[in-house]
Amino acid sequence: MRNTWVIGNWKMNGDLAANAALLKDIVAASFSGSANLAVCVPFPYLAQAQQALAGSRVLLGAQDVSQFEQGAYTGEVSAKMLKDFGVALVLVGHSERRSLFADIDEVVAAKAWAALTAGLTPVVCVGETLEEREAGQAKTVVLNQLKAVADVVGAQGLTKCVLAYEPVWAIGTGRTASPEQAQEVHGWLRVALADMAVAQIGILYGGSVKASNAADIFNQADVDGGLIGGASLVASEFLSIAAAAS
Ligand SMILES: O=C[C@H](O)COP(=O)(O)O
Repeated sequence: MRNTWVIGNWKMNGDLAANAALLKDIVAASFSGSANLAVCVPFPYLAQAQQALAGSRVLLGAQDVSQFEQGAYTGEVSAKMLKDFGVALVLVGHSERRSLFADIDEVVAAKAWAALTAGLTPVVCVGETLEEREAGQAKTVVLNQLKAVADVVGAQGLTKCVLAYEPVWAIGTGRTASPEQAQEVHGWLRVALADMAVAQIGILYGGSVKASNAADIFNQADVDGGLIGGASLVASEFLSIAAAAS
């Protein structure tokens, strides 16, 4: 039986007051569904979120991690530092990191390795651009992105990861992959994982998931929940999506 997850990715949004209200509402709901919940907050708010989530079942996540352990890497945040703030999981290879900050496959793999080494769960994000999809390359792209991480962390490492499929063309655009499109890609990923004898890891879908479309997407055989951007900034939306995954 695979775990299901609903992970909020706040991206570069929020401030102390807004975060306090959002976290309070999420915790106060005492979510009782079966899905595992987490929120990935900006680095400066890790301490705030750690405190607000203490004693709740909502896990704390970060949105990125350095590939390096420590040293002269100005601006970087190590996996060990994240551990110090009670972080349980961290996104690696989000498409915005890949496209805007040059996180190439090798860097994503190194970040996944750094996270695993520190005892964090990497949420490894993969996904194709619209151009790649229209060129019939979606399968090759996502499988290559997965392979780049597998080559570094191995099957053993992958069993400790969560995977997230996020078609770049569906992120923040309001344009969601159809449940069938999501399932098709999740199916490719599931087969590739099975070929590596990695059976039980969750594969989440991300890209314009809302309370109104979550159930249809999560009902697909190989979709194990979602990585939620915009809708995770509204407690009621986030909680409804969590309920749809449970
Ligand atoms: O990490 C989340 C994804 O980028 C999806 O974002 P979105 O739900 O705002 O489209």
